[in-house]
Amino acid sequence: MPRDPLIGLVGKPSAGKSSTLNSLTDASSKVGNFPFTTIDPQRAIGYLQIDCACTRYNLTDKCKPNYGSCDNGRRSVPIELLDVAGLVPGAHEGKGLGNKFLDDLRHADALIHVVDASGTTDAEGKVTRGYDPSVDIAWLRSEIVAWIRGNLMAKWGSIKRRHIAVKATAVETLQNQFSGYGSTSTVVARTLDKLGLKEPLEEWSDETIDRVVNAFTDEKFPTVIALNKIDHPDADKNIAKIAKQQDPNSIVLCSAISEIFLRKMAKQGYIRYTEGSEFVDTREDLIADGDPDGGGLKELDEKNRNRIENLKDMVLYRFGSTGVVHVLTKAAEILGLVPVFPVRNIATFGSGGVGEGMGSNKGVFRDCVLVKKGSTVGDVARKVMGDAPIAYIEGAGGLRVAEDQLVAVGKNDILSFKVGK
Ligand SMILES: Nc1nc2c(ncn2[C@@H]2O[C@H](COP(=O)(O)OP(=O)(O)OP(=O)(O)O)[C@@H](O)[C@H]2O)c(=O)[nH]1
Repeated sequence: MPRDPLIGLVGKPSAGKSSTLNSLTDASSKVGNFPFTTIDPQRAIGYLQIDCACTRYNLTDKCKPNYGSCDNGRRSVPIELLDVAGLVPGAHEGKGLGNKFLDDLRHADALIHVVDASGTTDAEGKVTRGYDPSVDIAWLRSEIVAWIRGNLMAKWGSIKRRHIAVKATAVETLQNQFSGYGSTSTVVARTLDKLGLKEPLEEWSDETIDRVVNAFTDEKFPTVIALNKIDHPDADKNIAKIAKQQDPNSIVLCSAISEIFLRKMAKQGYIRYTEGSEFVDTREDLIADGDPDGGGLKELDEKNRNRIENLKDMVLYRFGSTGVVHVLTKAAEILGLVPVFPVRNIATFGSGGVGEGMGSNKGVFRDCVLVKKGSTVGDVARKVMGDAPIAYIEGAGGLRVAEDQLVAVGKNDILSFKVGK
């Protein structure tokens, strides 16, 4: 059965990993339970914001997610996050908690690399000033590559001999070696396709193996670079430098402590704040807007009022948000996650039986699952229904859809599975 996607957070000590994780997981959208059964201490639940299917049918007021929430069509879907701690340079040689870190990483489908863009912590996370954070991006990647390459090279001689003896394809031989990283034959095949190598595997040079490992790392661990601490005055020049070196599409700017602070102030009734947005209202703002009651918000003291004004100028107005919510959106984007809405009743989008009408107060679009791009209707069926025998599958409009059809946003993404032989 296809697994749920898992996103790993990595970063050197003090880069802001815990703060980012906290701000992603401590969402007010955390409603009810979450659907994951294997929760270990390193795993946390984040909330991915997506456009909900309810908006397409003007059913926003009836939308009632079983997990997460839906606020006027902005749906927060729970997604599992993995805290990969203890990474320092030299991890692949076992430095720090190196081997354990790399071992944990295997389960992740994509990574969020939290980088301290302020340059106020060195490679090991100790306080400093003027450190060049672009170095962190390079060494984190090289740790992963060195770890995979090391494991492969340790057995290369016997891998080659077996490859020749059993007349395997390069995909088969490599998949044998890479399955431990949670790889699939598709991932390995894509890696080799991109490289278009001419030589047979037994003739690969060290340089070719290096290219294979690098390309595999890109395929298996697509990475979002979260440039954190953008509220810090030293961050600007570092961001400019990194933006020139990295694919701009992989970078998100963020300030985890700003997000944590805003959510805390909102929870305590001092401000009105929509998570992930640039809008913050204080009591004074609302009074100025003509609400004599100031939205019922509490009065801010001078220190917090200044802090919020600062945060608006340094973060929200300059960058459009604290960026934290966007970090997760970006990870979902590079993974190509597609939200699919399984419903029991394709006519009403409800979860009840056939008799349940449109006006039912049980709500619509109660479930939403995230699947990887390239998934078929059949993949979703197995994920949602397990081994239950499926008689046929209906899509929006009540038409039958075949199991081999691909799912995409707006296409085959509302499905009803009919059980039976
Ligand atoms: N200025 C600023 N400081 C931040 C931000 N995010 C985190 N910090 C600070 O950076 C320090 C480290 O943050 P953590 O979240 O504990 O970092 P970590 O990467 O989890 O560190 P380890 O637990 O050691 O792995 C703390 O003092 C945070 O307050 C931010 O957005 N801006």
